[in-house]
Amino acid sequence: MALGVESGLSWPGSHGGYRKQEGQRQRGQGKPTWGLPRAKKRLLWQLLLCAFGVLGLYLYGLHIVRYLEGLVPMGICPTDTRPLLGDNFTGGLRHWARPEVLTCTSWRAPIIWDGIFDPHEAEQEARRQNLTIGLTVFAVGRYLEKYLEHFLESAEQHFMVGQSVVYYVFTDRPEAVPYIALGQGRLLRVEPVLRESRWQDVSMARMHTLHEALGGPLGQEADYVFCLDVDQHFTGNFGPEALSDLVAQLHAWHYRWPRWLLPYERDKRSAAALGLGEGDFYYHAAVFGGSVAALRKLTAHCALGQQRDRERGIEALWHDESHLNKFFWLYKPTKLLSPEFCWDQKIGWKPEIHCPRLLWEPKEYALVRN
Ligand SMILES: CC(=O)N[C@H]1[C@@H](OP(=O)(O)OP(=O)(O)OC[C@H]2O[C@@H](n3ccc(=O)[nH]c3=O)[C@H](O)[C@@H]2O)O[C@H](CO)[C@H](O)[C@@H]1O
Ligand SMILES: [Mn+2]
Repeated sequence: MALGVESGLSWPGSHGGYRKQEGQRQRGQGKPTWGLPRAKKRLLWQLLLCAFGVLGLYLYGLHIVRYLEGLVPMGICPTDTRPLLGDNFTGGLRHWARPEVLTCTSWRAPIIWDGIFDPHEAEQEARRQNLTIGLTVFAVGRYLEKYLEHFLESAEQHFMVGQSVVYYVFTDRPEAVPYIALGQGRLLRVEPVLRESRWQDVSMARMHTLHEALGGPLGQEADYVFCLDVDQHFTGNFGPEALSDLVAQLHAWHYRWPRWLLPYERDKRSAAALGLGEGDFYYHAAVFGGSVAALRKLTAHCALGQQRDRERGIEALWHDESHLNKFFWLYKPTKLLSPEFCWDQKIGWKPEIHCPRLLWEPKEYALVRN
């Protein structure tokens, strides 16, 4: 800061700026009868425009801002668009099929949008590899009654249909898990957990619990695992096109925001801290996935970061999500899911959201959180 002030004072151009202002003032003084009304008129116009702006924002609220946000470009793919790390589920991707959005990252990982992949090719490839795909979900406290049944029923309709799937439901009340009729080749396992007293701790404790589980029978049974929030439900096909070594979800509210505005943890004391020039995208902790080995690393990193913060008496802004974002900055995901894979209807209609696969449930924190 001190350097900025100093350099600002000694900046040679600044003197020129002052001289110009003085000159303008002198010109104004020379013609008092013309200058004053013109300045008043300008002020009147500015006030009117401001009033219209405020009225517009008041009447149409965030919609205007969100509409304008759609005009912010997402960036362009590097010239060499061959996806990184030989993505073996989607085969060749048709990056050009969605010219209005970003379909790959600067490190050449694909961003999966509707229309750039062939779902049948991905399904066949997953079946050929005889994969078992895990889906972990936590339903602790009132989240169980409120969300779990709809989440699981919709997963039966849309999540990895035709594949071997194991649901792992982590809960403090195993006896209250609803009965769901499961399709062929699909299993549900209930994993008991202790209930943390603060909802923030329930959310963050997932990292440690998942780390342990991935090192145990779950990690032996599943090849790839998706870790999801329970307060959402499937509405479209969420298939093997989403599989990769390390998968991150673009956050529906932030995918067009400039990097410096993203809600990363900025407190340097936190293990999750990212500086102003750091971070690629803002990822949503409600969906992440990957191979068992990659997820062991991710969960270890986040659990350790959370523990360090706790020891220092601090908590990251968005809890586990802040630590997840730090991890994905340090270790780049090999595949990104577009916001179509986890969409919030509250945002309103967006031309680029063709087929939402998961929808957020309305937030009813007063009902489910302590
Ligand atoms: C977009 C966003 O803001 N995301 C963050 C926000 O999500 P959310 O506001 O979506 O958090 P949330 O209430 O869904 O909690 C995360 C998940 O933890 C589980 N759960 C949580 C509490 C509880 O009492 N019982 C229970 O089962 C459940 O699976 C839930 O879906 O806040 C969370 C907690 O800070 C995480 O930081 C999320 O990343
Ligand atoms: Mn959630």
